[in-house]
Amino acid sequence: MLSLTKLYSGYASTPVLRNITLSLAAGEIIAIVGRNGAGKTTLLKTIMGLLPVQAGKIMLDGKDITLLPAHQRVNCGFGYVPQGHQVFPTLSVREHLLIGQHSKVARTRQIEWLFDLFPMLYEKQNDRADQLSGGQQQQLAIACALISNPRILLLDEPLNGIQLSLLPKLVETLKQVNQNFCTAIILVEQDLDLVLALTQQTYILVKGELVDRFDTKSIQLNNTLLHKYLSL
Ligand SMILES: Nc1ncnc2c1ncn2[C@@H]1O[C@H](COP(=O)(O)OP(=O)(O)OP(=O)(O)O)[C@@H](O)[C@H]1O
Repeated sequence: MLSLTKLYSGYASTPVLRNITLSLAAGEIIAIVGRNGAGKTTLLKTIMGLLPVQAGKIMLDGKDITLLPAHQRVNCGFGYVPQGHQVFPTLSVREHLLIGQHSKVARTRQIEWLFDLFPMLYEKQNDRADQLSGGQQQQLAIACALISNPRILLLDEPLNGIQLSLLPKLVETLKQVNQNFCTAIILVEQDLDLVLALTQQTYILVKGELVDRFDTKSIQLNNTLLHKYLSL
């Protein structure tokens, strides 16, 4: 479904990603792991069209989308949850979801569907986002990405700054979305518990290059690997 071929990307003065080749099938869930500064966020931003590709290709369903701007990628089925549970502080929960629902994206979901998936958002639908806890804001950010009914969900460290007790709920919700709608997920995460609970394949990013790929189940027992690439 999605393939990156020999991709180079980065910032004006800082090349970051080098020679990235990766493919993702419909409904597949993969993790990208690596130390701080390895380029994980840069990779998600490049896939989302928020950073220009310097060389290489991004294909979706056989169509070249390398130059497609970010807002059109949403229409193609990408949903993006950036790092740091980014929400609009003064808007209510319901207003967040209404903005997504009234966007020009063709495949928007009903807000009630999201309330079923995240009952907390139903209870707090009239609260302002800045009245929510970090974990609740993160659930709102994920719900906002899901409202466009994405085929590929890009998640940047969703556990960062939230209580670990939320992990089982987050895993259950994401698995439900994956199984019911065949939504593929690319997860960038430093927390190995989430990687192990959710993903099938794990790619290792080192200094902007993908150096290896493993069945996620196999990495738990591989102390050498964890120590070498993840400082664990
Ligand atoms: N806006 C920017 N301008 C220039 N360089 C940047 C910018 N943002 C990030 N970088 C650099 O790009 C490199 C990769 O950063 P990136 O945020 O993609 O890494 P990461 O693996 O996501 O790290 P972390 O786990 O800390 O979030 C780093 O060297 C970083 O300093």
